[in-house]
Amino acid sequence: MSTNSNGIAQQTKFAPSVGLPGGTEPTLVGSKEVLVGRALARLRSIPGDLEKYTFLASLKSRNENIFYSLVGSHMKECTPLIYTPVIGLACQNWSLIHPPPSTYQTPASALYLSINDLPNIGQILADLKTRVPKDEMEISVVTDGSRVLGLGDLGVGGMGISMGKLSLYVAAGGVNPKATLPIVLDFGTDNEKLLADPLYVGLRQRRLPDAECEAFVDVFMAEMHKTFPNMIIQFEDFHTTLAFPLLFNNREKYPCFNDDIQGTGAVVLAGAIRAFALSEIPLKDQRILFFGAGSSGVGVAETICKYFEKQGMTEEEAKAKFWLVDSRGLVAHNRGDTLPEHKRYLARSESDAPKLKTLSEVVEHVKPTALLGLSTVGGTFTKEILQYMGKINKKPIVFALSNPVKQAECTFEQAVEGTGGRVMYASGSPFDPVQFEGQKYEPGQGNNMYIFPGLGLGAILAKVKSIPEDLVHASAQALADSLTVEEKERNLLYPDVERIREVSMTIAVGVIRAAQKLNVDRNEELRGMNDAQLLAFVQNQMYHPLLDL
Ligand SMILES: O=C([O-])CC(=O)C(=O)O
Ligand SMILES: [Mg+2]
Repeated sequence: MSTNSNGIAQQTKFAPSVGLPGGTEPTLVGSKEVLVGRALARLRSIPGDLEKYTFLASLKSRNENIFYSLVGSHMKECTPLIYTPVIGLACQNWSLIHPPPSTYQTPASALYLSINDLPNIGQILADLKTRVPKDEMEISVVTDGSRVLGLGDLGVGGMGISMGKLSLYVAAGGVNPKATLPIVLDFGTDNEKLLADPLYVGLRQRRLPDAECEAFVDVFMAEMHKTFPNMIIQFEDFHTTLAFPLLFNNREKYPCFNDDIQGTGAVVLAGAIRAFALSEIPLKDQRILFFGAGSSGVGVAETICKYFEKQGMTEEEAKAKFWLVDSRGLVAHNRGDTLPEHKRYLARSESDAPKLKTLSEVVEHVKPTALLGLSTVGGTFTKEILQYMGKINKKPIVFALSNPVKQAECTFEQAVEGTGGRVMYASGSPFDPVQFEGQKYEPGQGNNMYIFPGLGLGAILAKVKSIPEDLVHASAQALADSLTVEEKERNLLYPDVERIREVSMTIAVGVIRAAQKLNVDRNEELRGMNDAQLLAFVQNQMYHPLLDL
């Protein structure tokens, strides 16, 4: 096989992997470019989003190299189909599309563990280890589906989000697909529709209390670590009251992180670092209002707060820049209810706090420079609120981060119109550019997909023992620093999605260096490398589908 100038292998006729020549395949199957082009043409001919998703899932199982070549070369077009927002639709319809074709061929490509499996987890994992194609699994995304995106409890439908995130680990982070394992922990569901649905593929019983889920995860994590000692575990889409304890119980014992608390925290911090600079308002004068005080809202607020401390503020000075709003109004110590643990750190103590019950009231009271939505309630940044942000700020920062699209607190178009085109905007789900008064505006996508592939890749390559907060901060800083001159000239908050592999590489280097500083790396060979050597090493380790076609 020859290679072209891009190092991409050339081949005029693709040798079918199954069947005998002359019988089972047409004569001109084609070069890899043709194979990818054919899949793209087919994808574009399919009208419905869910059908596009199932087509891509079946392509992934039939030939993962074509799938990842297609996704890698058409990131902007494919990411919304294999990940947010269409993945939300897939999770909602999981019982009908399960098992997606990808679970047929490789026996260990997904793992469902139910509460009834508790006594046998060790044995189940040991069996699985004998069936995995790579000696060692490197990364797993684990969910219980109790809060999938902003869609609520979808039970074992959460498998879609675990698979979607892992597809991005491969496409955007260059992790070997054979070393990835999506896992759903089936703790039951409190979704009435699923409980009543005879076609539901999970346990049709109410969710276990949090304490029992925590005890299950204690056993699960210990057995996972015994079976796959280097495996990185990403906790995903657990509801808030479980997400925080799972992170705190496990983060010092195992290499793990919570994507909604930390991945979202890091991606929003990176966009906010850019937006603060563009706003021309010094950090000490920023006033940041969060609408939504669940795992993502609090995770993001605390991540930015710690960043302010790193920039020289005292803890008290940093905390004073933040206000949180939940469904009962301003989160404050004196508002007359018992605040859950995760809301206390940034709760306010001003005396008129109990009177501030609605978002509009708090916005008028705080006069924020930045308004960030992680509420899962679509449309809550009303025209009036957006106009007010435009009135009090030269360059208002508005991030509508809830997913998928309908859950976004406002659309990009509404934000541009409400602020007369002066907004610095990011959303969790993708929005198209907008034309306003003859000018084109481009939105930022502040989705944790910019962080987790690079964070996970760095953690895998350094073989970390744990993932301290500094590694997450390093990933945010590397992302903020990764914009090209041309992207900065376009006033973008995040790099172009098509460059995500390159960005993940840079993030991985930042994460490896942070791990070395804290002595949590077990791959000490990387310590002697200079930055250029380390970057080359990371690049070399990355899976490249076209080379394997
Ligand atoms: O999955 C996404 O697109 C981002 C995320 O973690 C969430 O919304 O829970
Ligand atoms: Mg999530």
